[in-house]
This record gives sequence, structure tokens and C-alpha cells, in this order.
Amino acid sequence: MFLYLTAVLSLFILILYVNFKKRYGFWKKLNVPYIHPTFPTGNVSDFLQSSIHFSYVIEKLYRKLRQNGATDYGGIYFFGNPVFLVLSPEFAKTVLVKDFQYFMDRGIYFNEKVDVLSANIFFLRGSKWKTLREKVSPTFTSGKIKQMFFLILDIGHRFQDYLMPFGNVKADIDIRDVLARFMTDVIASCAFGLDTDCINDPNSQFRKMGRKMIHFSKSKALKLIFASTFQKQATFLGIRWNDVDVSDFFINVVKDTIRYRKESGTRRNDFMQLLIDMMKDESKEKTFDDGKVTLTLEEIAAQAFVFLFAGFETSSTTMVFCLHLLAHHQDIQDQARESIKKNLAKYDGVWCFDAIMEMEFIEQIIEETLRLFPPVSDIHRWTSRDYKLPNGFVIPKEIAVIIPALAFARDPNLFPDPMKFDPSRFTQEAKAQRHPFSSIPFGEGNRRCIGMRFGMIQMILGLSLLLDKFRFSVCKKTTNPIEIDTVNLFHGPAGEVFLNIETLK
Ligand code: HEM
Repeated sequence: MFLYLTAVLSLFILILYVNFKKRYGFWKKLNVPYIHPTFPTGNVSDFLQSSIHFSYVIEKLYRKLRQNGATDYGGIYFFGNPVFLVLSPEFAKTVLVKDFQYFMDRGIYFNEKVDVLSANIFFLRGSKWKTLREKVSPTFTSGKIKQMFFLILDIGHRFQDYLMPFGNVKADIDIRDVLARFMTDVIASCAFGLDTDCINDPNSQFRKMGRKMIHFSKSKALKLIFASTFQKQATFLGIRWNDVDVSDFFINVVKDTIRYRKESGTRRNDFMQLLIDMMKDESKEKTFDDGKVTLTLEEIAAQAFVFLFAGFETSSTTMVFCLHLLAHHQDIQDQARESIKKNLAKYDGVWCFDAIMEMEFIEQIIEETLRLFPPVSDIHRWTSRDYKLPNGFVIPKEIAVIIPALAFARDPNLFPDPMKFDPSRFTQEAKAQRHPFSSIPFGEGNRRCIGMRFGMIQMILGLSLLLDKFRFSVCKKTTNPIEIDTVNLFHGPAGEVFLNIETLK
């Protein structure tokens, strides 16, 4: 039996070896500069061997290709699969904007048949994505966000009240935990129409499920890497992103909200209301599949779910990095506080939407934080159809493309002294001096982050409310730099992030 199994395994490895060796000629044939791969991991053995986040593996490959003289693009291998790595902001513009029709989709694995929540705007492809994006986009206009402003402000004031006793005694607090609770309440309120009050109730079911959705075990991460590499096999095996309990929980939350609003005639200024207003008339059969967009209950649940999936961790970790940086740069923190007070004074001390829109310095601080610590560290696309490279060779369709946002943002040729925290890099004048695609934390082009404006407003408001009332500084438990979680999909902190909080008189 043992001999039989060894023989089968050896044969399997041999077949895989021959197959991968053949695949490893891909970039050479297309005359694209590449890094020599090794069987079986290609160029990503670092990711499996050592404990580093995937974005640093990509950054290392980016640097190596550039050092070897590649300018606009290069080729790498992810196990047996070729991946096209973009190496310059100008070529990123070509992919994301100029030739967008060739690079419309992310090509990330999803399986809407077994996992209805994965049929959302982030994962969908081609015409399904395009139709849905057109329909959902108007929910993110300034006017609609302005209507939600007071929902966020209410939660912000509750957050200040919660922190006050800690600030009064100059306590050390885990800002990662409290900011996650703040951000969960904001997204739960705006996307799901729920008052979760995680700020005061950290054990709420909504938060538990939200956490489960994002934090993967190593085995789940490996399962999803397998699924992304072998998509047909993963579809056949019915591999899903979301665990059944997470999926059932969010679908039921949406069902209950819709039923309640319909039965009570209640309306609310939130994303959920805008999605309900697009809800499918049950007497008709049309869904966004047909080009005429109405949404089914599952489709509404999938979109609300993706606002949490894409909006929660990104925004809360950005605020964590931001406060951590400000705690190490008290001069910039003071300057930020001054700018908030000056702005508010123009509006008689009233926290209103217009005052927040004018918090330019806070915006620069957030942009600089996003440059140093982009939560989405690589932008993903794949070739939706054959694409002719500037060298005349053609990349076939369905080849993965990575635009390394973190690698650009930490490249000294694009940002001198790249690890220095310097918000003045984001004044209008400074921005005009460099390529606009040098720092792209929200992606770019038609498929860039749909929640960018909403995300910026909730972060500016949250940060301004905090800095107005409290000083944040390093304490004994503060680690510097923050350790990065190697398994998380997002580029974020590994554990607790402690800072000292002091109420200002
Ligand atoms: C700091 C905050 C945020 C960051 C850094 C961020 C970053 C990103 C990035 C890099 C992408 C991919 C863009 C591309 O491929 O070109 C993306 C997509 C997306 N984001 Fe965000 N995001 C943030 C907040 C939000 C919020 C608050 C929401 C929703 C309320 C949201 C919803 C989405 C959705 C739905 C997509 C997919 C868009 C599509 O494929 O059409 N994001 N985000």
C-alpha cells in the first residue's frame, strides 16, 4: 500500500513538474523581462517559507525586475501561473484607464451558485459587473453621502463619550479594537441600517460575524489560494469564500431589515434604503443579468455585504496607522488639531458636512498614511481578452495582472525618503509635481473604489472628532513599527495596537 501511494504521488509530482516547466517558458516566448522561477512555487516561495505579507513578496519582485532594467512591465510566476507585473505608474495608467476594456475584471475566484454573497460588485465580471456598477454608483454621490453624514456624526459622538473616561485617567488603550468597533457601527448603520452599538457592546453578533468574514485561518487562506490558482477545479469542488454561518447571518439581517421597513413604512437615509428602492418587483423575472437592473433580496444582501467586506477593514486599519503615526509625530498632531479648530470656527463650532469637506490637512494626513500603509496593497486585474503589448507580442486572455500599489508608494524614485511620514507630500502643489498614479490606494479608472468618497469622509470625520478631544501618544506597550498580519487579505496590523489617550482640557 505504502509503495503504491509513493508511486502515485511520484507520478503526480512528475506530471506537475513537466507541466510547470512548460508553463515557465511563457514570458520568455512573449519577450517580456521575467524572473527565473523555481518549481513548484514559481517566484512566490517567500510567501510560503517566511512569515511575510504577500505585498512584500510582490515589492521584492518589483525591485528585482526594475534593478534588472525592466521599465514598464515584467513577468513573474505564481506557482505554475504567469502573472503580469506592472512596473511604472504610466503603464498602470495604460492598464487601469487607457486600455481598460482589456483589463476590466479582477479575475478573482468566486462561486455565486454556492455562495450568493460572492455575487457582489467586487467579484463580478464583464457585463454583469458593468451593469451593476452603473446602478449602484449613484448611491455614492456627495449628495447621498451628505444625507448619511448625521448617521456617522451620531456614532462619532458616541465614540467620543465612550473614550472620555479612558482619556480622563490617561489610560493605555488598544486603538485597533476601539476603531474597529467604531467602524463596524458606521458601516452597520450606513450599509445595513442597523444600530449595532459595538462601541459599547464589543461582543455583538454583528461584530463577531464581521470578524469571522475577514480573518482567515492559514488553512482557509491556502484553500483560497488554491481556488484562485485553479478556478475551474475550485468551482467544480464548490469552494466558497464565506462560511455558511456568516452567509446565513448577513442574508437574514438584510431580510429582517427589508421586512421591517416594508411593513412599518420606515425609510432611512442609508445605502440599504437606496438598495431596497432598486428591489425587484416579485411579479417580474428581470434581474441585473438581463441588463435591466432590479435587485433580488440575495443581490441586495451581497452588495451590503461587500460594503462591509471592502469598507470596514480598509477604513479602520487606515485610522489605526494614522493615529500610530501621529503619536510618533506630536508636532504634526498639534498642527492637525489647530487646523480642525480653525476650520470648525468658520462654522461656529458646528460639526457639519461642509466643515468636514474643508479639512484639507487631515485629508493630507490620511493620504500620506494610505501611501505608507495601503490596506489594499496590490491592485488586481486579468486580461479580459487578448492584449497586444507595446513590444508587439500578445498576452492571451485570462492572465493575472498586478499593479503593485505598495511597491510604487515605497519606491525612492517616486517618493524620496519613502518611509518618512510627511503629509506635505499631498498638498495640491506637491501632487502636481509627480505622476498621479504614484500613490493609488483606492485603485484607479472605471473600476476604482466605489466607496472612496464615503471612506474618506468617515475617516476625516472620525479622526477630527478624536483629535479635537484627545491627545494620542506612545506608551510602554506601543510597538514601532506595527507588526503586519501575514495571513490577512488586507495589509493591516497583526495584533493589538496600544497608545496612550489623554483628554484635552
Ligand atoms: C480606506 C478606505 C478604503 C480603501 C483604501 C479602499 C480601497 C479599495 C481598492 C484599492 C479597491 C480596488 C480598486 C481597483 O481595483 O482599481 C476598492 C474597491 C472597492 N471598494 Fe474600497 N476602499 C476603501 C473604502 C471603501 C468603502 C468605505 C466602501 C463601501 C462603503 C468600499 C467599497 C468598495 C467596493 C464595492 C469596491 C469594488 C468596486 C468595483 O469593483 O467596481 N471601499 N477599494
